[in-house]
Amino acid sequence: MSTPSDRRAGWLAGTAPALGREHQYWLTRPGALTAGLQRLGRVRLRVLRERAEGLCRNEAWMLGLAPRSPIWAREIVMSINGVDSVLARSVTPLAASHAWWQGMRRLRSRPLADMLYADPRISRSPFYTRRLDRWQPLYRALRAGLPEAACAAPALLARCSVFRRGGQPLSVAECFLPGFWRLAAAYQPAGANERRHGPPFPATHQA
Ligand SMILES: C=C(O[C@@H]1C=C(C(=O)O)C=C[C@H]1O)C(=O)O
Repeated sequence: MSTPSDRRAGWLAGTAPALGREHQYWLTRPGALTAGLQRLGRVRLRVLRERAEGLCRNEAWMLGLAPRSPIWAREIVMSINGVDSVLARSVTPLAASHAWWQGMRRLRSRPLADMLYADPRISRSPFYTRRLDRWQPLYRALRAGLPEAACAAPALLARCSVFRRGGQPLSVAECFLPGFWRLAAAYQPAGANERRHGPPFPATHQA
């Protein structure tokens, strides 16, 4: 009998309990991830690829469509102080990219966050997480778009969630690269008296 995780191609609802506090924080941090990264340094966004594709089997569950359905895919990498830190792959049904989600076609190097968090008509699913394997489209985007050194790690942790507007889904999957975890671990909040107690836990946990 298939389990929920099987039905989500191995993505786990929430996070694995064995993960440390810092990993759990970033994998489930609510609000705009871009804003969280900006607390760690100067963020730059590079578009790796934007195009119409056929939906991959391992991400079909995110959109509730059959594999090979026509989609619009956007793949970007965000660096912090010049260190490649997060690679993101966002996909929506091709028709939706000409409708409710048409704005993602015009973003170029502006973050997708700019169109997601100020609109009360947009909802967001809970987070799903996993260690990436080579069967994931996000992994293929990594290998195609980044130098080996930027993604060499025993395990690459990723999260995804699905935004909805007018019933049309937009799935956003993000992989935290090894360079990100080094930056996050070294993060020291401003202010001489603030001793670092793990990740930057802002009072409201908001962006
Ligand atoms: C959704 C956000 O936008 C970020 C930017 C993205 C883009 O520009 O394609 C995609 C996912 C996120 O890493 C966010 O910051 O929360």
